[in-house]
Amino acid sequence: MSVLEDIVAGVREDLAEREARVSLDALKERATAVPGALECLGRLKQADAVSVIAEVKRSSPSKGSLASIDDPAALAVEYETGGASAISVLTEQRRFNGSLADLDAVRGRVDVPVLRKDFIVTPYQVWEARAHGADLVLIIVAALEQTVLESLVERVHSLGMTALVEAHNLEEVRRAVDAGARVVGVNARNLKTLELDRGLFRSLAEYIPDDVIKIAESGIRGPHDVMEMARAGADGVLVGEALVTDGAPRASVADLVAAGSHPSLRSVRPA
Ligand SMILES: O=P(O)(O)OC[C@@H](O)[C@@H](O)c1c[nH]c2ccccc12
Repeated sequence: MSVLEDIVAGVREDLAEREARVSLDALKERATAVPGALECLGRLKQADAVSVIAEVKRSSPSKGSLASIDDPAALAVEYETGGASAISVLTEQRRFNGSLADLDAVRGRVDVPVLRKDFIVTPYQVWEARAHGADLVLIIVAALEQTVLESLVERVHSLGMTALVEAHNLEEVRRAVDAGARVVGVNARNLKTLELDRGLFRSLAEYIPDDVIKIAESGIRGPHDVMEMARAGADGVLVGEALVTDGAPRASVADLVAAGSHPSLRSVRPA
């Protein structure tokens, strides 16, 4: 079994437990606040800057515990103050030590769009994201068959949210685009083996259509990497570990934002 299959099996078990506890109708009743999909896209693609999606990440399968985050909302506020365009919150429990409670806490304290980061395999989870105030939902191509992928992306969009559709190779990029993705993330980490390939975004970016927003995910260590992704065509970057482990999240986000709007990048980013 690949790491991804193992994670998804656990997610399905936890999901069955939540489905038994909270009905779909109850979720639908909770889904009140209307997310702003258009505003969300505008924040992720800016003319003169790389958008930074900063992640609340406690643990990872590759590194184990990364940081003890007592107050995820306070961390998210630091990110927002530092200039993050959106906040990503891991809600997967077993490997990433996340929760919907973390999502609620963050949603309650920031104004920028919030991404639910999990292994989404059923529409119920999309409704959960909506009920818990997410604007963006991660959808991982490698975890889904094409028909399911298409229906989940469609569901995210029809509920007024935006799908960040994650790919790790050319075939998955094509599947993401075919499924109607408006935002594609290239994950440098292979979720089946946990190997990291820092050059992956550069090799796949040209296959993502111009009108699709491009996000470079995973393994971004600092300003230098942000500039490199920008030169390779990234509209945004998604950063977790580097921000939760360095002790100065606000300043670190600000440094990434500054790097992404560096004047030397003007020529590579057509308006
Ligand atoms: O901590 P990093 O290397 O900065 O990576 C963040 C993010 O890209 C990573 O958490 C991630 C990307 N895709 C995922 C899918 C599931 C869980 C986690 C992820």
